[in-house]
Amino acid sequence: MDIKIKTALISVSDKTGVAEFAKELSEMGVRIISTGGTAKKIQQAGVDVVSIDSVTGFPEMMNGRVKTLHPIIHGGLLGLRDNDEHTAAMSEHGIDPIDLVCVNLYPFENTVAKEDCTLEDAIENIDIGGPSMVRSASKNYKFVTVVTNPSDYGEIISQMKQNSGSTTFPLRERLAREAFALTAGYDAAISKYLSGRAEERFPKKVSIPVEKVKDLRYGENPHQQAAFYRASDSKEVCVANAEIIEGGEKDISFNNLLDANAAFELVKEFDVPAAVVVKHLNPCGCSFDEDIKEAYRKAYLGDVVSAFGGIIALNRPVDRELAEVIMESYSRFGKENGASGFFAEVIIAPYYEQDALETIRTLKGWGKRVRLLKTGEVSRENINESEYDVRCITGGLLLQQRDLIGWEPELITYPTKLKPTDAQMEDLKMAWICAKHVKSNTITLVNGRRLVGCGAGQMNRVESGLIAFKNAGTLAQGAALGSDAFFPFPDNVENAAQAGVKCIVQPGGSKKDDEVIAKADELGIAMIFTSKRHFRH
Ligand SMILES: NC(=O)c1ncn([C@@H]2O[C@H](COP(=O)(O)O)[C@@H](O)[C@H]2O)c1NC=O
Repeated sequence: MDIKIKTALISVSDKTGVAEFAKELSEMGVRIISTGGTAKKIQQAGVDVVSIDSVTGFPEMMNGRVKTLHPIIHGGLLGLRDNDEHTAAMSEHGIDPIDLVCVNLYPFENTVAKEDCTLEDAIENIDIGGPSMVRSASKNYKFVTVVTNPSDYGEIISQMKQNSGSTTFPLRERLAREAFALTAGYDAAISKYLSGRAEERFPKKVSIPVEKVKDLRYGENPHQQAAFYRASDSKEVCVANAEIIEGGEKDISFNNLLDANAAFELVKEFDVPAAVVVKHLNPCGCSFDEDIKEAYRKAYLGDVVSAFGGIIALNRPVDRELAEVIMESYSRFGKENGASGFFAEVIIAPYYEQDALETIRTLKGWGKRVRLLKTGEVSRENINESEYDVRCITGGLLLQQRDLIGWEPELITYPTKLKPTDAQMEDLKMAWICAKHVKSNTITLVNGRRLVGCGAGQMNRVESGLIAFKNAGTLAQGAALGSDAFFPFPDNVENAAQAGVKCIVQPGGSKKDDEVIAKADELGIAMIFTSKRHFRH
């Protein structure tokens, strides 16, 4: 059913485009009621406005806490136009129908995101009258149009123009659906803020406010539908907040985003220039160096076979020279090292110089297919420590704190007779950081600031070790080994020594630590304990 808009109530915090919207409505003969600041803005554009207090007969009061909360307003929104009892009540109490409500809410999320936000600021920015009107109008969308987003103004005006000043049922239904999602998200943000203040990490009911970024072509597999959402309050430099500056011929996929996240979270751990190549959530290459091009080259050479179709993450900007090295790795020196050509799914970096973009785009074959994500400068600021790490089980969710612990020198102990050299410590640190980002059971091997072997996701640690040694080949000689959890038996130490490993980092804490340490001493291996483990299930 089409409903002609005769009266509109406009009350917005974000006043973008509101004067123009009101003007268009007014030119179509719509009577406009409005609250303090909004009325002023609309009047300044030369549009006639009826003030809210002249409609309710009450002044706006208590610093705006009470202005639209009145039966004259809510009756006008909620009254069913096709119900005799409702229309009789409306005429008995002098309630005029309100056909359109345009509201956006006090900026609660932006307010609490500010560092100097006090509890008082937060509380004052909890909008009550706005969501009440939005909910009243949305409940009655059979008759009432609710507008909560300035991006909808244009569509509403053009529909009214084409439709003798009326809106259609499907449009009103869509707007009401979005309006209820808005108020639900708004309350979720308030609840999250208050739980955070009370340091109540796991409240009885949890709503996580997220916003849709885009629909995805499909999920993990083509028969699964999927979409990408971002946490509304996240300011972190991360994949979810990255700009997709090049979508590739096929849009970025569900698996691309997962892999890009895995790659970027690892590269973020390094302050020095670093590069990571990820396949199926695990790094197949990782390296750091004073020069980002060298870091990239060594990361790529970590496993040229797996790098095909991989995700490349860099913690420094991509200039033309780096773009050329990336291109070359997958053509010339890739082939020299056994790769069969190149295709990278995604490159993710702080930003790209213009000529780097041209270099990438002009490359025949994959240049057009790669998706480029721009994150902005990598920094540890804005890391959201209270954000949940969410995992799904059928019918439920598991929430935990994020694993934000990295290399903690003050907790490290040195139980073996041999102690690592400074150069070995550098590789041990990298082996440990890489192990944190690999699916358990994990064994990583690092040699000369480069990940040379990685055993991921095996059901026993010995098998992970054997895979890592095989990956590394002769580069296992002199390598540093990282294990995400303790060695239950000395067998991994024996295998490591046989492969030529010279130093090991692991959490320690096994019942058989004594035997493991004795084996390392016997085989001339320097081993350190971190005291923390990094399972990644
Ligand atoms: N208290 C009320 O009755 C009330 N009615 C509308 N508001 C909000 O006041 C804001 C607009 O205020 P103004 O027009 O004065 O700039 C909007 O965000 C709207 O959601 C209210 N404010 C908060 O609850």
